[in-house]
Amino acid sequence: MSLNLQQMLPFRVCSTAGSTDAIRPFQATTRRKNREHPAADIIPKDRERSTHKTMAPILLNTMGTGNSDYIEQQEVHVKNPHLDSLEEDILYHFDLGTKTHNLPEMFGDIKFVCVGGSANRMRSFAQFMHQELGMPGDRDDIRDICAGTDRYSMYKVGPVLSISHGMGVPSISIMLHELIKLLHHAHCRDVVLFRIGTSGGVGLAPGTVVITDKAVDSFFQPQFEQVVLGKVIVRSTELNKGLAEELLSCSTEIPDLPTAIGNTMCTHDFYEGQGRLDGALCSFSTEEKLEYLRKAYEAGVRNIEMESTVFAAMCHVCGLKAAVICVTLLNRFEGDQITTPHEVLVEYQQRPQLLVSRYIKKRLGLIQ
Ligand SMILES: O=P(O)(O)O[C@H]1O[C@H](CO)[C@@H](O)[C@H]1O
Ligand SMILES: O=c1cc[nH]c(=O)[nH]1
Repeated sequence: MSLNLQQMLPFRVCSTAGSTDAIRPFQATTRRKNREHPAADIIPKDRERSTHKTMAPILLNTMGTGNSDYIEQQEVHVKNPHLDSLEEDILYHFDLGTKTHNLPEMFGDIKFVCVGGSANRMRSFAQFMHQELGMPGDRDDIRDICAGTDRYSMYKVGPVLSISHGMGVPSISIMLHELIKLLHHAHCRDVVLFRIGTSGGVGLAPGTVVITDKAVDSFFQPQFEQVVLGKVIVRSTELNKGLAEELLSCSTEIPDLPTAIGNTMCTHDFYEGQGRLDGALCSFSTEEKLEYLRKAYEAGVRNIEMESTVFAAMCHVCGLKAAVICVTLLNRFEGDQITTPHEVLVEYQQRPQLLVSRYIKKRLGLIQ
């Protein structure tokens, strides 16, 4: 018998801003008073490109250095004083706005946001969550909230928002700016974000789910660099360790879900940027590729994808609890081309979804 979430939870599943008590933490957590984040979260870093590897990274933590500095019962912070003076905020790539839409009514009950590259995957995930949460109505009727634009797709299933972000840092970064403003305008509280994606494995069997410990750049540093007004600023890519451990614990309850925690390397390219020998361009040998992957492995890297650092950095600055969960499609020590049959890849892509779904259902008290 399917459960009717509307009857079970102290908030409306479709639109109304929800009670902040709707989410049940796994363990007793210390409730902290809301507090403003320090204003200075970034420090411009002038530097020469050629000195890149030798310069000490400047890491800027708005919320302290430890996992314990993440705050429960927290509103979503934007870090932009100019927003207050806007009469209307148009979320252009979502086709939403503060004057045209009642964002608190539409999104105020959101507690879990899941993002991933492909629009089809994120629709499938929304349909899966519709079934898993026992929502009323037909799962095929879930509509794309961003249908007015073809940049991103967005689906809402009760307290779960599922959004596509395209490929690479610029695409997810634009989406995250608008998503974080959306959550802020909607007065959402206690939101947890997940990136559920695919990746290349480093020394892991294909189909392994990697829960990211640290999101690192191509130099294996846990930082994200952004050029702003001609200067490089560096942000910490710290993720919530407690959340990663909770997810790992959930993974042990799901049969046939090989899972590891490790560092995830985020690159700006799928081919040369990830040391592939099969792009249109390649300037290195097989030995050089393998040497780089070996160094990555020694630095704790277990998978490679293209969005984790900016995702982690933006969530961290804005006080959002976040996790990255990507399945590996191949073992990069064994090759570059993705030769796995389509049906197997589809099943692999569902693995991070299964894990996050289990976490969400536990948090909602739908399962033990
Ligand atoms: O599977 P998703 O989440 O789209 O992400 C991964 O797949 C894309 C490359 O194929 C990159 O965007 C990479 O990060
Ligand atoms: O090798 C891979 C596979 C998926 N996504 C990536 O970014 N790299």
